[in-house]
Amino acid sequence: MNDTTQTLTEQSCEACSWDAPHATEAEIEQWHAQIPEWRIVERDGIMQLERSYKFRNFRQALAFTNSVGEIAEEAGHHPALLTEWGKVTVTWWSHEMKGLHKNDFILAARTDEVAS
Ligand SMILES: C[C@H](O)[C@H](O)[C@H]1CNC2=NC(N)=NC(=O)C2=N1
Repeated sequence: MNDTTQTLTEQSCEACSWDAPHATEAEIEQWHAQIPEWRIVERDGIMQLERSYKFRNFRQALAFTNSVGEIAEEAGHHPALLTEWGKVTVTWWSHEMKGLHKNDFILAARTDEVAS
C-alpha cells in the first residue's frame, strides 16, 4: 500500500540523516490532519510537533515517559520529554536535519497509541 492509504502508525521510520527532505507544507497539512491534537511550534527556527498529556500523579507520568522511550529506541528516533507531576510534554523533530520529517508524524501517532 502506498502512504496515502496507510495510517501513520502503520508506516515505518526511515533512518535520520542531515540531508533528508523536510516535510513539505502539503505533507505537513496532510499528516497533521491525522494527529490534530498535536501543535506545530517553531523554536530557534526549527519546526517541531508537541503535545502534553495529563496524568493522575508523577508515577503514571513516569511510566508513560518510559513507554515513549521504548518506542523511540525501537524506531531509532527520539523525542524531547518533559516529565512533571501529572503531566508529560512530548516534542518530536528531526535533530540532524533541524526540522520536521515524516518520522516525527509517525512517532507522534505512535505516542498517542501509547497514551490510549
Ligand atoms: C546516531 C543516531 O542514530 C542518530 O543520532 C539519531 C538518534 N535519534 C534521533 N532522533 C531524532 N529525533 N532526530 C535525529 O536526527 C536522530 N538521530
